[in-house]
Amino acid sequence: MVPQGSRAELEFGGPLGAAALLLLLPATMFHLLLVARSGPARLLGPPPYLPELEELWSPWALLLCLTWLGLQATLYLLPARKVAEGQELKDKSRLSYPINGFQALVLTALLVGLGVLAGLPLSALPEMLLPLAFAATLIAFIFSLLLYLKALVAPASALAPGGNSGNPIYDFFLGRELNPRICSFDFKYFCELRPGLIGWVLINLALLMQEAELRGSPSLAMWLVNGFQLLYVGDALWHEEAVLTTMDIIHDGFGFMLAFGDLAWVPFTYSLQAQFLLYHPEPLGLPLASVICLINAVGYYIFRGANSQKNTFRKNPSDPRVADLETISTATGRRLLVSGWWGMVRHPNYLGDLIMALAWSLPCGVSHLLPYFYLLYFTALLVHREARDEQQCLRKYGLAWHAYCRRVPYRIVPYIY
Ligand SMILES: NC(=O)C1=CN([C@@H]2O[C@H](COP(=O)(O)OP(=O)(O)OC[C@H]3O[C@@H](n4cnc5c(N)ncnc54)[C@H](OP(=O)(O)O)[C@@H]3O)[C@@H](O)[C@H]2O)C=CC1
Ligand SMILES: CC(C)CCC[C@@H](C)[C@H]1CC=C2C3=C(CC[C@@]21C)[C@@]1(C)CC[C@H](O)C[C@@H]1CC3
Repeated sequence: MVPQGSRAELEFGGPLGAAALLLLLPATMFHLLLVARSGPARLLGPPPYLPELEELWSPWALLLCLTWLGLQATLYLLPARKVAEGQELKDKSRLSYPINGFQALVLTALLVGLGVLAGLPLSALPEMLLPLAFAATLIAFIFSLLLYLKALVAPASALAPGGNSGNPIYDFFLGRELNPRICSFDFKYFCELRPGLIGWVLINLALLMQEAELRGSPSLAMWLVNGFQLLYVGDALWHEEAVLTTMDIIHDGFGFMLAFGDLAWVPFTYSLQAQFLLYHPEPLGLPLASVICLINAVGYYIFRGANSQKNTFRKNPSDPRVADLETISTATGRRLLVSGWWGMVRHPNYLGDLIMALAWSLPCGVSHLLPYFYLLYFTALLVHREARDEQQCLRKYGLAWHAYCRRVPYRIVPYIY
């Protein structure tokens, strides 16, 4: 049980850090959106101009965002090919989750395809990115406030280990309730994978279509960015069940950080490379494009190999694909892999993810730092995430975790970090 106001270790710099991030994250997102469309596209330095409220606020953009959320919520509620059980909760119960994310992606693609055939002006979307991002931020703020209020009446057993410090700003940012739900509709699980991730590839597609209208056809660089990121999103939704074991679902509450991250940050900043390419076309020859494809393929191979190996092992350690791997025992009864991908570094999946992040930026050339923002941000996010996960594993596995760290000394990059 997490008593309200308990002194769990504060993360993200405590209340001051949380307050700063509350302002800094939306400000960074708007900075990126403004800079991407400006001529110099300078990541560092002031934005080209400060937008007036009329440029940010549009009731149509708000309506579009709400319609999008409504559509994704409807697809979430459709019959699923499988219903998975989550990890055991503090009260020993397990929650059920529909596994139909990939189905939602395919149905969305069909609906958008039909819409475009019927004259839906998808290529007008890039012009609306600022008001859409503003509406998504507004929705994230209001939604987080409602989640905070909902947690006030939630039983103590439903609260997350962090996010219940008693400081309202910190708790609003981190999130108080672990799995806020209405009936079987799980808000955190829904937001983590659907509206933001699918919205991200839809924005990419709209940017590709607008480029085709402007220049006659989409550039090779735009095709690569769209293809790589669609593969990433498709993969996440295909392996949707794996998200049930991430720290976001098991450990973190649902507050502003995840609500804003899922609903605004992912679609509007993860599409930065495609935004950049629309306003700053980058010629790309076939030889260089092939090298970039190879880099993405290597990253994906490591990312998928590592994630699948761990997921298979956690589901069934005697599965023939993982039964021969070396492991060490822990006092909890769970074992840790010390050979295969997880014997190379302690987070091989992060390494693969970072290599892919590099491949997503390279099509934009090397004349600007802006398209490399994702790589820089993501490195910081994963280094911080790795440290948080390490703390949790140390708490869970104690001496066995120390033994694993001695056996596999590098965290993410072999011989470097
Ligand atoms: N694009 C993006 O913005 C983001 C992408 N990601 C990606 O999402 C994926 C999931 O990442 P994330 O949730 O951070 O964590 P991981 O998938 O890396 O899971 C960490 C957990 O794995 C288990 N584990 C660690 N070491 C071993 C081992 N040697 N043997 C067996 N189990 C082990 C532990 O849990 P236990 O022992 O309890 O099973 C640990 O807590 C990653 O590929 C990451 O790159 C993540 C964040 C953001
Ligand atoms: C706004 C802040 C800077 C932090 C926001 C963090 C979120 C954007 C990320 C936290 C964990 C995430 C995961 C994914 C997307 C980004 C967020 C939501 C994936 C769904 C991406 C695809 C992978 O295959 C699985 C990831 C799980 C964690």
